[in-house]
Amino acid sequence: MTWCAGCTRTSASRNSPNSSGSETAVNAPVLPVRAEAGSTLVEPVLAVQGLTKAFAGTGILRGVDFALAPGQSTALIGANGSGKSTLLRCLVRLVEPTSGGVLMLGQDVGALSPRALRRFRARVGIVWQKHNLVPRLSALSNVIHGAQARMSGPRVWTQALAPAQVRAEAMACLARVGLADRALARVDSLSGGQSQRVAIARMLMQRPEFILADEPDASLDPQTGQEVMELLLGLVRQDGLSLLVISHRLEHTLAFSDRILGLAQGRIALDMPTPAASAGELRRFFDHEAAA
Ligand SMILES: Nc1ncnc2c1ncn2[C@@H]1O[C@H](COP(=O)(O)OP(=O)(O)OP(=O)(O)O)[C@@H](O)[C@H]1O
Repeated sequence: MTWCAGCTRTSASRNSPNSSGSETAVNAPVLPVRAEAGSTLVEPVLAVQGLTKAFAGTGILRGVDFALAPGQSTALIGANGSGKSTLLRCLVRLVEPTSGGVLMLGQDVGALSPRALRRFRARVGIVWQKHNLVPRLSALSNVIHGAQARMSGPRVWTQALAPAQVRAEAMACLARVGLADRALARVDSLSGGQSQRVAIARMLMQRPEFILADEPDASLDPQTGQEVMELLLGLVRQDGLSLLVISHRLEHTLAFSDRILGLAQGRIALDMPTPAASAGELRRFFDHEAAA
């Protein structure tokens, strides 16, 4: 994908599906992409164009187009099975798209070599519903592991073996999520909310420039889920990062985003600034799509 004049338009250089749905190398039309911060068009931090993904011939994503302005929190909503997680994974090629283009942080993600892709992924912090921490290691050791994403070569640091500077940075990340006093606690002794905070601290160790979050509040009780979302958005705001977050909780979608994208039938079917959205409207979107 290449940028066009003014950085408000993109043209796809990767394969795009033709009208019969098969993939051929074509020059896709130059589409305007919306990346608005307030009323100003800016260079998107993420631009997705004509993204498709099929599993065993079944189309899940059927031409997803959107662009995000930097420094914003965007919620991605949709019915169960609508393809939200698949879309998130396609953005960093944890799932390979079938066709279409992704431009993120100035990189044409589809064109990256395996090595360049690894380096690129280090710039993108991902928070999952399941935190995937090493349970028998301390919170500090788990956070230290986050530094490995941005360093080359194999490293199996623990809190005892990591260089002092890395340990200090990990402690600072734990302090930012409010867990400095639990640094030496084994992760399997922590609550679900504390574990998610450790996972966020580990992600901060990557020094991410963009954050993807796939239902970070889903396994937590309502109060803890809210606290985790508050924490995540606070960090994003403090660091001026961009966030794309999936949440099934409508109250979180409304409270913790600047913009809402709704996925339905494999496309973006809803796109509105959060202040213009209401719980009733979002509920109707969910109900309609769940019934479709
Ligand atoms: N690796 C895979 N192989 C085959 N089918 C898959 C694969 N991953 C996802 N799917 C299917 O793709 C569809 C979309 O799944 P996805 O997890 O992206 O949806 P979702 O909107 O995130 O759902 P939920 O809200 O329930 O988490 C589902 O029908 C799912 O079964």
